[in-house]
Amino acid sequence: MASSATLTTTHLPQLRTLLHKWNQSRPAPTGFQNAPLDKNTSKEVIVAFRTRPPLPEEATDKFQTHSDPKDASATQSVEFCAGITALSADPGVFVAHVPGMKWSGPTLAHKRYEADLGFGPDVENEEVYQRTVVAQDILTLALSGGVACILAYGQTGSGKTFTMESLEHRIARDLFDHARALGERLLLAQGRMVDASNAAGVFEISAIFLELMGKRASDLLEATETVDAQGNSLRAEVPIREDNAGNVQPRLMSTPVRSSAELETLIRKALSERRTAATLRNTAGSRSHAILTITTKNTLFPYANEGQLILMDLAGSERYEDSKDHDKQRMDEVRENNKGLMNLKECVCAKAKMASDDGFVHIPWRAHKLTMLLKPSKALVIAHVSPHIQDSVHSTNTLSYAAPFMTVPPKPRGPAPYDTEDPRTWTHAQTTVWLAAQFAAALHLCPVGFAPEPGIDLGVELSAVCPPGATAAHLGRLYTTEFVARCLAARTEALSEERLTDIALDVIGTLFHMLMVAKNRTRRAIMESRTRVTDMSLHTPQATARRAAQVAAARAQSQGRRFRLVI
Ligand SMILES: Nc1ncnc2c1ncn2[C@@H]1O[C@H](COP(=O)(O)OP(=O)(O)OP(=O)(O)O)[C@@H](O)[C@H]1O
Repeated sequence: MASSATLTTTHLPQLRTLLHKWNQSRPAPTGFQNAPLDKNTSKEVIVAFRTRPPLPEEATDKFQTHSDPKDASATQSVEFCAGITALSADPGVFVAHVPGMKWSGPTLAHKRYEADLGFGPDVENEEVYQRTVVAQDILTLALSGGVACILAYGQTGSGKTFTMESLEHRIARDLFDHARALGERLLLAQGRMVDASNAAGVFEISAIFLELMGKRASDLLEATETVDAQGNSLRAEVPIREDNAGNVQPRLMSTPVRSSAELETLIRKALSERRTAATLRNTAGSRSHAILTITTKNTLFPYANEGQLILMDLAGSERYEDSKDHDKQRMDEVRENNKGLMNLKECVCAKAKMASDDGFVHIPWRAHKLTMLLKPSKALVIAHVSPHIQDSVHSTNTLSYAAPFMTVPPKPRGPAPYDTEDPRTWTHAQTTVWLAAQFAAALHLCPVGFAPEPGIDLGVELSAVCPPGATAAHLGRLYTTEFVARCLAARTEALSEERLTDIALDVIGTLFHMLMVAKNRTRRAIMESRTRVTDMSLHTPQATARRAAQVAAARAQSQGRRFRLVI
């Protein structure tokens, strides 16, 4: 039976006419070239669409038709026909042109999808890097103890590796400059001498590069020449487990990298290993997920969390139906990959829902090894689609997979009533009073919980630590290092840097603890109210009738009579 791609190819002239009509009737594309760089760093999940230009001879090579069905060598070349129109860059709007068939002939539906960003076929890799990694300040986030993840998703051959490799090289180019600049600022804030060598040494950076094939992870930095009967490389399997503290780490030593050149060498080595492995498996495309994890540790604040930047080039998404011609092993792989991708979708959607609802939503990170590897604080999903009309059905799958990740802005709510135990309810003034009491108590200027005399020197300018408009909720979103650096920059003569660092650590630690307790309290209240609703629904007349019917059915069955249970 002819595939939908072949059917599309045979109706190209009619489809081209329908596409031409749509192109003439639609409004001109807006904002594609010069949309401003928006530093909207507050969103937790950013979604981008990208399509690539058609490659020379690609349409013929991929969708070749036979002019004479009996003669396989009698082929006809196929000219490119667009299946995707990139309408706008920011927000990203893509339209997929999906062919169909009616009794009257071929039809063309135009399905519109929206994301935060859109990258059309003419957009260069540098622009993708600037609008994603730079605009979202992802390097600073990873150097400040945060976790950021960039994921490339899409059909085989749609350009995922092209995008991810370019981002990896650019991150290798810029990460150490960023680390040096941030190191300098932190050293200055601590009143230390700054020179090129000590600023560069503030951050310890290391990397691992894993390949996840089905359920099996291996280290891409370990060279291999052979594969086993299943097509897996003969590298040692890297176990991925969760420790008692709930941290998921692959059991693998990270390779320390001290410069851009070293990180670049590591990336090139891993990428060439991945290509070799793909060739050994007899595939040009990637059937595995490639995961680069860069870890940063701040040596000035050894107690602070390590930062992570995770770059995932996901295996080509293949529809299970399209894999029916493959052998069993390949079909198992497709099934396993799809399971991982579905779980990833559930996790990212749950995360997006939690960010917009500010409520508690269970995120099923543990359900698959792919998702165990990332519990990011910020995720950037780049969905890739093929430019060809023959791939439109697949493109709509990709775009509709990624579009629900978009977070909606949090629902506007009235201010929550003031609660001394819940810092999320504090105004700017209440936060400042609490901060003053904390610093005063640490300096033994007044008993714990009491406000100090106005105008007293607390060793720090509180108006700079908590500027007008800022609240405890804002401070709670800072990383420990950021809060300490902010206090050090606002230091007065009354305190030394060391003493202020210790006090600042105590203060932010207390605030984090109070926030965590308050959130847990809310979460428990939500769970209890859900249980109450379920309990109450068990006692409705309908529920009682349903249970009576179930009992009657069970009795009837045990008496050997047939009985239909209507629920
Ligand atoms: N934006 C682009 N501009 C020019 N060429 C591109 C672009 N994106 C991808 N390509 C080219 O398209 C081809 C397929 O791209 P790539 O290998 O990145 O796809 P992929 O989605 O990673 O495929 P697979 O899942 O099979 O690995 C490559 O030859 C690549 O150089």
